[in-house]
Amino acid sequence: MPTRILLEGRPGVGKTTAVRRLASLLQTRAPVGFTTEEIREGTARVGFALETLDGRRAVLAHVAFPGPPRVGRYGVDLRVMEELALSALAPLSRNAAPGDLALVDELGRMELASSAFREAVRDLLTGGVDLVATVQARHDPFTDALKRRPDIELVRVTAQNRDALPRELAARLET
Ligand SMILES: Nc1ncnc2c1ncn2[C@@H]1O[C@H](COP(=O)(O)OP(=O)(O)OP(=O)(O)O)[C@@H](O)[C@H]1O
Repeated sequence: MPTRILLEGRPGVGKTTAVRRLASLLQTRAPVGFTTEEIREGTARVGFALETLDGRRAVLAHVAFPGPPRVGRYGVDLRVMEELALSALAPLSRNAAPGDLALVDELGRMELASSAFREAVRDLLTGGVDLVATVQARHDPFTDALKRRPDIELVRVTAQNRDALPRELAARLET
C-alpha cells in the first residue's frame, strides 16, 4: 500500500519549509517534484516561484503577468506548470515503480488551474507511488475529493508540529 500524505495548513504556516526539510533528510529515497514559494519586493508579495527538486526554477505567478488564468491579484503562467512541474513529475507519471516518491508543494489554486497538472496528480495516484503533497485548508473541489479518499492520510501542519514533522515523515518514508 503506497504512503500518501496530504499536509494541510493555513497559508504561511510552514508547509514549503517542511517539504524542503523532508527532501533534504531523505537518505535512501530520491524524490521528484517541486516546491512553490512567494516572491517578495520589499514587504510586498508580488508573485510565486516554482522550483523543482532537481533545481530548475521559474516564476509561476506574478502581479505583472496578465493571465489567464488569474488567481487573486496574480496572473498565472500555465507553461510553468506544463513545462517545469510536469517534467519534474514525468518520470513517475509515465513509468512509476513501487517505491518511487513524489513531493508536491503545493496542490493550490494556481497549480490546479492547469488541467494537465490535475491529470498528472491523478496519474500519480493511479500509478501507486508514494506521495507527500501540501494543500490549504480552504475548500476546493479537487483537493476536497483527495481529502476524502481512504488511501490518503491528512496531516495538519501547525506552528507546534512543523519542526518535528519533517523528521517524522522521513522516518516513515525510509522504512
Ligand atoms: N519550522 C519553522 N520555524 C521557523 N520559521 C518557519 C518554520 N517553517 C516556516 N517558517 C517561516 O514561515 C514563513 C512561511 O513558511 P513557508 O513558506 O514554509 O509556509 P507555507 O505554509 O508553505 O506558505 P504558503 O501557504 O504561502 O505556501 C517563512 O518565512 C518561513 O521561514
